[in-house]
Amino acid sequence: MATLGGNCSLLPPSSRLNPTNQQTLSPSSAYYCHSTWNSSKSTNLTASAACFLSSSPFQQRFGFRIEKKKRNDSFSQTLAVRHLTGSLTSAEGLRFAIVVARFNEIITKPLLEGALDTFKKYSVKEEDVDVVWVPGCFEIGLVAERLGKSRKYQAILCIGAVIRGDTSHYDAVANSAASGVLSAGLNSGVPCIFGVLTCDNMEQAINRAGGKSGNKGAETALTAIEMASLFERHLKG
Ligand SMILES: Nc1c(NC[C@H](O)[C@H](O)[C@H](O)CO)[nH]c(=O)[nH]c1=O
Ligand SMILES: CC(=O)[C@@H](O)COP(=O)(O)O
Repeated sequence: MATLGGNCSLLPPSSRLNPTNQQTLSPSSAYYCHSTWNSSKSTNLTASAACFLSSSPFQQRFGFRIEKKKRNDSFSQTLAVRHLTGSLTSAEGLRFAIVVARFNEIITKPLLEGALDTFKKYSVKEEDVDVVWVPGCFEIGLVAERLGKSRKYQAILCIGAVIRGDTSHYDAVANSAASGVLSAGLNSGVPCIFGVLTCDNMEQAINRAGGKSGNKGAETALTAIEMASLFERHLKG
């Protein structure tokens, strides 16, 4: 919910709505104000106060008309809120490192190929990608952190596969991999993306490495592009 009131930048200083005129706005529909005096830009307002705002005395007083337009997103954007997002369509020029575990290579190789194919589709150049092999998932975090701190890459993808055996070893490796990748991102300030499968059996892993559940390596690459772009566009330190 948003309130249209004293901060409405469309209104000239002399005609700001006073507090008693403020309307509580619902996120269900959008209204476009066409100002005749302020700018040629249309501004998206979220409002249910249609009757009040679009009545002709309002138009005469404030000099703009309001058109109702059904919105199809699930939440409202207000005049005051900026939405910062990464883009998938401007990946050219971004640099990525991929840390990939050799353990369960029959799974990690197709995950890596999925990631590389996706980079190609999204215009990331081959010379902007470095692949670093490590023995197993346990080693990924350390290497990812070093690569992040090198400042050479906009994001680091971490690829591996932990597959449950008979003992609790699985839990130790899977948890270490997850916390290692998380720490690498937090400590380096560079997005480190978690592309490690944690599966109960080989069948689950095959399904996620290009089988019937898709290729999680490809998904990891998309996440990496979005995060790299988000940081480049909006969160540069
Ligand atoms: N069991 C799995 C491992 N184990 C190896 C460790 O990751 C590590 O290389 C070793 O303990 C030496 O430090 N690695 C995987 O990637 N996947 C597994 O299922
Ligand atoms: C987690 C593993 O994949 C594995 O190498 C350990 O298997 P196990 O628990 O049977 O020793």
